[in-house]
Amino acid sequence: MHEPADMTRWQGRIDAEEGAAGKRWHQVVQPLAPDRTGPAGQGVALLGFACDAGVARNHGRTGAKAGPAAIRRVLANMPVRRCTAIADAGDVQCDDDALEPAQQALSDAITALLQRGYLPLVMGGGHEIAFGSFGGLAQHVASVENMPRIGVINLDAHFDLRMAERASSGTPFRQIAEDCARRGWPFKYCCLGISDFANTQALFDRARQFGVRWLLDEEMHIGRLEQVQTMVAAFLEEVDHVYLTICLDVLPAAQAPGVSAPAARGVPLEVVEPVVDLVANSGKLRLADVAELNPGYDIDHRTARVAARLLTRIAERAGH
Ligand SMILES: N=CN[C@@H](CCC(=O)O)C(=O)O
Ligand SMILES: [Mn+2]
Ligand SMILES: [Mn+2]
Repeated sequence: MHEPADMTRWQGRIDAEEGAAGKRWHQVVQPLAPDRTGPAGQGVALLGFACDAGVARNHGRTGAKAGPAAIRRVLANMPVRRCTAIADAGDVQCDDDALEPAQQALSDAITALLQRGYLPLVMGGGHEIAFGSFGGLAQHVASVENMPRIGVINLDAHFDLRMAERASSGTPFRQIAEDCARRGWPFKYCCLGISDFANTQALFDRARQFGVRWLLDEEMHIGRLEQVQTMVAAFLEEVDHVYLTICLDVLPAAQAPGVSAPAARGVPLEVVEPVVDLVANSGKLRLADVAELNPGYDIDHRTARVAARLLTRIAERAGH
């Protein structure tokens, strides 16, 4: 289920004439076995969640299983700057419909990375990744604190609070809410970029019932950036640990065509990036992931490029 890093995938351009200042990620990335007993480390640990089961169960367009490999291909050529400690912890693979054991394996791998001091950057996979990601952070934090204040910040066109009987890419934050209730923890969920036209009334009602803080896509244009930042900063004040999750369908379809459900409007990168920077600079970011990349629908690798750009931004601000 958990496959070690395949370092032969890290191929890219070599600018030997530039010396150390010409280095790219493929020249510095190191393989990492994510077991709890390994030595403490620092920097970012990349981890893939190769999974189609969540999107398939949610009646979407499958193909997200190929997401981690597509993102690594773009990351390989990223210039090395502020973040120099980059590890690849391999991929958790979901076989066919075996979603629940794959999510548990993802949680365990993330917990191990957190225990050893890494900032895990996880690459989906559909948004069912979020239940596994949160579980990994929860397991880690529960071992050191009784009543942690964990904030979940989701950049997404969708609430993903569905009540479906089986877990899917549409249910993770409802599952996280239930997990928090079981643990006696507050559920602090901030959802940024919600489309009024891609969520039913039932989902808005549930969001209200769970005390979710949200902004609509139409409230997140560049002219309102200051108000958006004020809202996110207020949410950050209320929590000690942050899990940031980015559903790539929050972006306009032109910037992120390679997803299951492309956005008719979306939140442009010029707003998404300052929000991500605010979170990454907060000192509270413990874990981040990107979800829903479907390389089969990606034009010119646009969506993979956005995913890699966002992960690199996070690594440069929080991963050292
Ligand atoms: N993770 C995606 N969730 C969306 C998908 C919407 C769609 O496929 O149209 C949801 O369930 O609402
Ligand atoms: Mn979405
Ligand atoms: Mn989502």
